[in-house]
Amino acid sequence: MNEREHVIEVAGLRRRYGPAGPGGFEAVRGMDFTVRRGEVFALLGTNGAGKTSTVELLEGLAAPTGGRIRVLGHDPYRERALVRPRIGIMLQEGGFPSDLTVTETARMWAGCTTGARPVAEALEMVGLEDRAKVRVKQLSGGERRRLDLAMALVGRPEILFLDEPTTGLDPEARRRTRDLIRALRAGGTTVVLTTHYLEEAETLADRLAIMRAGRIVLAGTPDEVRAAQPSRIRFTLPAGVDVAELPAGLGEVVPDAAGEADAPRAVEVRSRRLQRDLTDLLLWARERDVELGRLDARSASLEEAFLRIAEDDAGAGDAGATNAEPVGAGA
Ligand SMILES: Nc1ncnc2c1ncn2[C@@H]1O[C@H](COP(=O)(O)OP(=O)(O)OP(=O)(O)O)[C@@H](O)[C@H]1O
Repeated sequence: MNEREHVIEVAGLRRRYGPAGPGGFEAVRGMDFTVRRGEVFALLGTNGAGKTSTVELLEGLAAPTGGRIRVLGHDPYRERALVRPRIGIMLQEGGFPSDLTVTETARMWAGCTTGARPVAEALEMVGLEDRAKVRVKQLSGGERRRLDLAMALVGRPEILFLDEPTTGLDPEARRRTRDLIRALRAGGTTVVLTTHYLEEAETLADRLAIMRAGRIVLAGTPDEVRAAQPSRIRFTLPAGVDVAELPAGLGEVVPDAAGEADAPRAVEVRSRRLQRDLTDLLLWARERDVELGRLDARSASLEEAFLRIAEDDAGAGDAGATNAEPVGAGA
C-alpha cells in the first residue's frame, strides 16, 4: 500500500443551500483536507457544523458551489459513474423499501452492484444473519442502521463513507461496528466517518478534523489534536499561601475566584509543558514546605479540545479560516 496516496483531495470546498445572499445558507465555507488510502478519517463537529453537507459532496450526491474535490482521482459529481462503483455509502437514513425482507433488500442491492459480496457475508459482517428473513419494517432502529451498513459493504468499496454509523446502536452493536471498521481498515479499506462519539473518533481514527460553522478549525492525529490544547494541573493552596507566590513561568494560572481568604484556594494551571511546569511546581512546594491539596495533573482529552471549539461558537468560524491546519499537509 502506498501510504502517501491521497484517495480524497479537497480544496476550498463550499456548499450553499438556496440562493446567494441573505435568502441562502452556506453550510460549507472553505474546507481543505486530504484522506490517505487505508486510513480512518473522522469528521467531528457540533450539530449543524456541516459534516453531512461535506460528506454528501464527497459522495457525489450534490455539486459543490465552490472549490475542488477529487475522489479516487475523479470529480465525484461530474464523474459519478467512475467513482460510485468504488465507494460505499451509509447515509444517516438509508430508506430501503420496508416491505422486503432483509435478504430480499440485500439481493436487490447486490443485483445493482458489480462484483458484489455475497449477501450472507455482508449480513454476517454486521451481525444481521439471524434477521435475514425479517421484513425491513420490523427491524429495530439499530438493526436498520446495521442493514444500511451491510448495503454499503456489498460492493466491496475502496472508500467507505459512514455518516454516524453507530448512532442508535446498543453498546454491543456499537462495539461490533467499531471492530468491523478496524477489520475493514486492516484490509485496506479507507473509511470516512462522521460521529458524535468522541471516544469512537479517538480510538478508531488515524486522523480527524473538528468542524465548526462550515470550516475545519482543528485537524490532525488524535494525539496532535489533544496536544493542541493545554494540559491542566489542579491543586489547592493552603490558607495563607498566595497565588502570587507560585513559581514564575508556570503556564496560565487561574485561581478560583470564589475562594475564601482564610480557606484553601483551588488553583488551575493551564500548561503547554506539563512535565516542566509540574516539576517546577512540586520543587517549589517542597522548598516552601507547602502541601498542595487534591493535586491532579492531566493532558487534554479530545473531549476538551472539542468542547473548547464548540464553546467558541461566538466567533462562528471566522477564526477557523486562519487557525485551520490542513489535514495531511506535509504528512
Ligand atoms: N437542504 C438544506 N437547506 C438549507 N439548509 C440546510 C440544508 N441541509 C442542511 N442545511 C443546514 O446546513 C447546516 C449544516 O448541516 P449538516 O447536516 O451538514 O450538519 P452536520 O454537521 O452534519 O449536523 P448533525 O451533527 O446535526 O448531523 C445546518 O445549519 C443545516 O440546517
